[in-house]
Amino acid sequence: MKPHYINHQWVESAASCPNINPSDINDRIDDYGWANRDAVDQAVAAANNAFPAWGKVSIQTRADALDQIGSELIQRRAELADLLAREEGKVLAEASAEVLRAGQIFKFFAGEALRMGGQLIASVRPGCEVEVLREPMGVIGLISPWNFPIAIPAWKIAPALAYGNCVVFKPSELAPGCAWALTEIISRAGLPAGVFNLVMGAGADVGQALIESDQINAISFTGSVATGKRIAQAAMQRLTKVQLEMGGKNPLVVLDDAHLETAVNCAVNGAYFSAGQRCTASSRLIVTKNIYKAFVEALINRLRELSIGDARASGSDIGPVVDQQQLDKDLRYIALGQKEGARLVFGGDRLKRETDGYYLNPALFIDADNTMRIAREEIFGPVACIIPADNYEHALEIANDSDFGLSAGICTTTLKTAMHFKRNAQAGMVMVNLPTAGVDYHVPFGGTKASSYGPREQGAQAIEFFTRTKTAYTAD
Ligand SMILES: NC(=O)C1=CN([C@@H]2O[C@H](COP(=O)(O)OP(=O)(O)OC[C@H]3O[C@@H](n4cnc5c(N)ncnc54)[C@H](OP(=O)(O)O)[C@@H]3O)[C@@H](O)[C@H]2O)C=CC1
Ligand SMILES: O=C(O)CCC(=O)C(=O)O
Repeated sequence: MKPHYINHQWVESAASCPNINPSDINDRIDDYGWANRDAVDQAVAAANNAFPAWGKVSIQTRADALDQIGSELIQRRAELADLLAREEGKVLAEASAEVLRAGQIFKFFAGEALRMGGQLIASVRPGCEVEVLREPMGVIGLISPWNFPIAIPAWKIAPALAYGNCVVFKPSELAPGCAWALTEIISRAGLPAGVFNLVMGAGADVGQALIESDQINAISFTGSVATGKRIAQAAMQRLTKVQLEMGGKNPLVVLDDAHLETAVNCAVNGAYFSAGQRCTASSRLIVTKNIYKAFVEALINRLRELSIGDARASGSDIGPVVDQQQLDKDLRYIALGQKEGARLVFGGDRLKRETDGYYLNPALFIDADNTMRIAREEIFGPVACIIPADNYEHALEIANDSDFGLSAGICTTTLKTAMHFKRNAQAGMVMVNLPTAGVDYHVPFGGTKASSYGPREQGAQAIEFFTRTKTAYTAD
């Protein structure tokens, strides 16, 4: 059994949970510790004890540790990508890109640790000066989902440590393998005992204990809106700082003047790669009249060419969905879309492969309406719908008519329209002639409306969540 990591010790728990390969449910990767609330309390206490010293340690020490972690991730990219593909179902090329991204994130925040600064501001009072200083928050609870099992932990852990915080990390129960491997690397990076702790187990138990702890100063969460709201409520009770990254129902607008091949590439990548299990996935394809027929035909032709299979097999473009629950949810929405009157023109059926896995043929609906539930609710699977639009203005109106606002894309060859879309799309991230999913690691990530809450993640702006300011006044 793979143990928890608390106060620089590997700690076994009485219970454990199997980690199953979604490409082959007879392949049990390993058993991972399944903690109770006591383990969470121990981890939080260890982090609190470690904080006074870690918060004041030399920035060079923090930068060196993060750089070392980043280097090892990159050096072990192939091995870790194989584990990622095996436990989560992402195909090897995507898994490898994700591990690289995790390594690059640690290296980026190694640099940011050295650049941490404040401001010196003239006072309105003569003979007085004002400094705005940055201080770490203290102990941070990090709760991550399964769909980016190494990159999301990386973009929460790296800035937390860079800015002098201690961490208690709870990964998703569906993908503890990458979290454990990352922890093993962190455990050898020279951090003092208690600075970083891993506690695995159920969200309802371990996650709930973290959000109910009075000793946690901030919580960073990525996952569903329902859990995000629950975390926000618990955080408000204790006045704990909170950062939530939640769902999306991201539009890709395809205009009459779009380059057809670019538009089809953006749609296939954005809607179906990673089996659609990305919060940035383009689940709504909003297409104007004159390109509609050609786009539908070209997209169906591309879908026919895709190979759906074992995530670790060479040649697979798309792997399985993550588990039975997600598969059932996808199938329910596919049935619902048909009932609602959208036309299913491709896929949507379970696929049989040599191994017993959660394989689903990518589903494409056409002639959908933005009021349908398949166009409004996050499905989180390889399911997309095409919504017809009269013209650009109509397409923009449909794109913005959503409870979510994470990422929005447009395919057009007109600069003026692209500029207008960038300014008027109600989303935290806007893509022109690019898929809505797949972002850079060194710039802010996050959205508007129900997609995000609190300060942005990633990039230099991550400092806003992981530090607080102190204003110091000094007279001559
Ligand atoms: N926006 C995004 O990036 C993501 C969105 N989702 C959406 O969420 C749906 C379900 O995925 P799922 O992973 O179950 O998402 P959840 O929101 O349930 O889980 C995300 C994380 O929160 C934990 N958690 C669950 N309940 C609690 C709680 N009461 N207190 C504290 N932490 C908790 C989970 O633990 P555990 O895994 O042990 O339950 C996991 O670590 C998907 O179908 C998709 O729609 C999912 C992943 C990412
Ligand atoms: O699209 C990406 O690169 C990131 C997506 C993501 O963070 C998510 O799905 O949780």
